[in-house]
Amino acid sequence: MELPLSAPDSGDWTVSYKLETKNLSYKLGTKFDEFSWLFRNKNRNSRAKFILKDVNCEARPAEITAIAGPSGAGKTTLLEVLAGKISRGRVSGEVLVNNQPIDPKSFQRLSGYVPQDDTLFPSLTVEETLMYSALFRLHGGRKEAVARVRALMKELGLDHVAKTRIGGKSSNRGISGGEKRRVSIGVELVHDPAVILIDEPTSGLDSAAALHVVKMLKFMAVYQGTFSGRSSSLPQG
Ligand SMILES: Nc1ncnc2c1ncn2[C@@H]1O[C@H](COP(=O)(O)OP(=O)(O)OP(=O)(O)O)[C@@H](O)[C@H]1O
Repeated sequence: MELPLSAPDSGDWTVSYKLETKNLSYKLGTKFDEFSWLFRNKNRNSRAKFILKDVNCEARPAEITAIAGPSGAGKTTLLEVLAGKISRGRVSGEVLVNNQPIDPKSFQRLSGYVPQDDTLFPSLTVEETLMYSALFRLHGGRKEAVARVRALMKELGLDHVAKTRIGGKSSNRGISGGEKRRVSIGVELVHDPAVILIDEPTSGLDSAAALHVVKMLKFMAVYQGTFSGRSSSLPQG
């Protein structure tokens, strides 16, 4: 079923989006399960593993919703299901947007998903990285992309590293881990998504940088209506 979209490439601020799951389960099968039809004795015990079992959750507009839990609890998997990154084959239960079954393609157009690990090109500068995303996702040409990237770099506090390369890990060092995290978020914010799903938005950041990112997300949620589904691990021990 199609979502009630009136703006195909960006979130429509006149529509609020409520995201929820009902009895969502994700079961990983084994090779045995895949080929069980070959075996005569079909009652042999399956070793299928539930990564998510009967998850009910709700994320309302203009709010930040956090998914918290210990490492390995399934937070990333839940975000991946919500973002439509996991095929529905092994997923049961419902994922609803405004009480309608989700259509992954439509939902991807109005949302952004920032994975746990930054996947950026080390040889591009911060500005080039955001421009690449802007030219790809916005359809107003170079002028619109330049204006959006300028605004975004200001919003994310990345002006001072605009011309710096992202860089790699060791000898090829570029911007800091916190700056990389903000660039990754920026790449997904370029088209002003109505919903943003972020895995570990503050991982690897010092407390000042983490506060900056959380304040920025809160500002977006409260004043722009974007809500963020974010996962974060609870401290262990
Ligand atoms: N495709 C897969 N194959 C095998 N195991 C998987 C797969 N996907 C997830 N898992 C397992 O499911 C569990 C939940 O993983 P997930 O990454 O969702 O947890 P998490 O709560 O995000 O953990 P962390 O906080 O450490 O990032 C883990 O034990 C993981 O190994």
